[in-house]
Amino acid sequence: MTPIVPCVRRGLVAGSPRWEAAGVVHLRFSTLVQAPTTVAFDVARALGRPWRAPLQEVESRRPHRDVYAGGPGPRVVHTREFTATGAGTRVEELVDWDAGPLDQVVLRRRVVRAMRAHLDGYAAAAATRALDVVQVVGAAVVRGDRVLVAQRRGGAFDGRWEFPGGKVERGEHDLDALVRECQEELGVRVEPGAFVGEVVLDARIGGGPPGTSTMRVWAAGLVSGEPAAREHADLRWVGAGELAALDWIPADRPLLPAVRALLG
Ligand SMILES: Nc1nc2c([nH]c(=O)n2[C@H]2C[C@H](O)[C@@H](COP(=O)(O)OP(=O)(O)OP(=O)(O)O)O2)c(=O)[nH]1
Repeated sequence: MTPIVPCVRRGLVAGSPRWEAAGVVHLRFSTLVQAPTTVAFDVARALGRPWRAPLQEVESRRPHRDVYAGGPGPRVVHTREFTATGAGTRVEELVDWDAGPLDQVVLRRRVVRAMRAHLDGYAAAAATRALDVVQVVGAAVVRGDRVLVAQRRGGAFDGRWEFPGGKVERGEHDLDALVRECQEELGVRVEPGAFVGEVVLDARIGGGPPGTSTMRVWAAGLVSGEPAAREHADLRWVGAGELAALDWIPADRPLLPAVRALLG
């Protein structure tokens, strides 16, 4: 589990006529969840609320935005943002309320305590759930202004283009899997570089339901060897302008702008 870093910033709404009288408290919590975005999102959606009475939920658009209120007290707005990173899903949680000085002090202490417990439980639940999800990794192997693409042979995506890669084995690190798959499929040694992105896979991977697994893609450079189609029907080095015209596995298409950016 990764550390949770509460960053407390008290601000006032610029331009508000109540600028002097009332403050807006923003609490920002950032945590890195060791789980694909699908799992981080689902676990957040299913979570209970972080606060006990008297704060009651008055609006729920979980996992993105929930609003709480307690009697005549302030409304507390809790929002979440999910970002895929090479190390997991970064979840930014913001808790805001507009209140007088007493509420700022008393509520802030309560909210920070509740959020810490809530996020500890959240990160642990997501990491545990992630163990049941088969992760796929892909390599955008770049040479000059071209990227290597591979045409699948056999199976549900026969003839479609993809990034070389495959399933991460249990207990294996994503980047080790990436290097192993490139060796097995292409007969080359690659050095992983920048994280390119993560997409939800349409397919049923490793027996799980469709839409649970994700593929994480990294840029990679060739260290040794010349790629050979050991398992694919064909390989091609393509430039930025040729990417969109290929008949891709549909799930891969959202990654194409980021891959194009790698090619300058
Ligand atoms: N390698 C790769 N797989 C992709 C891409 N897009 C996509 O939806 N997939 C799906 C297709 C497969 O259902 C799954 C990857 O499985 P795979 O069969 O390539 O994995 P693997 O090499 O470990 O093969 P195996 O040992 O299970 O036979 O991910 C992609 O760009 N590259």
